[in-house]
Amino acid sequence: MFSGKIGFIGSGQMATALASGMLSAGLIQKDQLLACDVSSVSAEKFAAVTGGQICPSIAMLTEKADVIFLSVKPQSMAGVLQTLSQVSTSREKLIISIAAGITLATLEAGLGGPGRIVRVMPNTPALVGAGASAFALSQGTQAASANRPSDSQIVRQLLETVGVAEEVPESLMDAVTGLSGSGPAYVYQIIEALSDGGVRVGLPRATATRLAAQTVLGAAQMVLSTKEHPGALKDAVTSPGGTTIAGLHALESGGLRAALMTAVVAATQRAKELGQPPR
Ligand SMILES: NC(=O)C1=CN([C@@H]2O[C@H](COP(=O)(O)OP(=O)(O)OC[C@H]3O[C@@H](n4cnc5c(N)ncnc54)[C@H](OP(=O)(O)O)[C@@H]3O)[C@@H](O)[C@H]2O)C=CC1
Ligand SMILES: O=C(O)[C@@H]1CCC=N1
Repeated sequence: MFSGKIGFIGSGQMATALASGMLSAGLIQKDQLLACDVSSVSAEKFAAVTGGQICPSIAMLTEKADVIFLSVKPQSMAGVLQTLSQVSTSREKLIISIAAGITLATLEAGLGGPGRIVRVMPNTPALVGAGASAFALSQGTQAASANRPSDSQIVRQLLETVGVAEEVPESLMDAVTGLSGSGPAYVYQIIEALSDGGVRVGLPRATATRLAAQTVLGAAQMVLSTKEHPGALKDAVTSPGGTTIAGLHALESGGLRAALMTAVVAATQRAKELGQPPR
C-alpha cells in the first residue's frame, strides 16, 4: 500500500493507464488519486475510469498531492513547469515526469533548480499490470531516513506495482522511449498483421486475433521465464524443411528485423528532438 496522494497533471492515455494499474493492484484507493487537465474531455474520462478527484488547478493539485506525475505532452511541458514553479509547496513534492525527451536538466531549470525530480518512461500495458518502465533520478532526490523511504524506493514501488522497472542512466532514457515506451504500438501492428494473415488463410477474425495475441504473449513469457536466447527458442520451433522455416524465410525477405530495428532508432531520434528547446 502507498499511504500518500498521487496527482497527475495531464490526465490522458498514459496517466489513465498508470492510475488504473495502481488501483487494480491495490496500491492506492481512489480517494488517494487526483488529476488536473486543460481538457475537460480527458479529465471527465479519467474521473469516470478511475474514480479519482479532478482538481481545477495545478496549484490545488500540488497542495494536496505527495507525488506528482507530469503526464502532459512534451510540447505542453514548459507551461506546466512555469505554473508549477510558482506554487511554493512544489519544492517539497516528488515530481515524476513521464514526457518523452524532456531531460532532468530541463525539468530542474523549469522548476527553478534541483529538487525531488525523477524522469520515468512507462508504457501503456501498465494498465493491466504488465508495464515496462525505466527511470533516472536527479541529484536532488532524497535518500531514505528513519521515518520515510528514499525517492528511489517510492518510484520503484509505484512502477513495480504496474510491471517491471529498471533504473538507468539518464543518457539511456531516449533509447528506452524508442524501445519499450513506443514498443507496444509496434507489437499491436504485428498482432494485427498476424491476424490479417490468419484471415487470409481462412480463419475467422476473432479466432485469428486471439491466437495471434496469445502467441505473442506466450513467446514473450518463454523469453522471460526460460532466459534462453530468443534465437535458441526460435530454433526450437523450426523443423528442418518444415513450415516455420518457410515463414521465417518470408519474414527475412520482407525485412522484418531491419524494420523493427529502424523503428526503435527512429523513435529514439524523435525523443531526442522532442527534448530540444523550441527554436
Ligand atoms: N501514450 C503513451 O503510450 C506514452 C506516453 N508517454 C508520455 O506521457 C505524456 C502524455 O502522453 P499521453 O497520455 O499519450 O497524452 P494525452 O494527450 O493523452 O494526455 C495529455 C493530457 O494533458 C493535457 N494537458 C495539456 N496541457 C496541460 C496543462 N497545462 N495542464 C494540464 N493538462 C494539460 C492534454 O490536453 P490537450 O489534449 O487539450 O492538450 C491531454 O488531455 C507525454 O509526454 C508522452 O510522451 C510516455 C510513455 C508512453
Ligand atoms: O508517441 C509518443 O511520443 C509517446 C512516448 C512513448 C509512447 N508514446
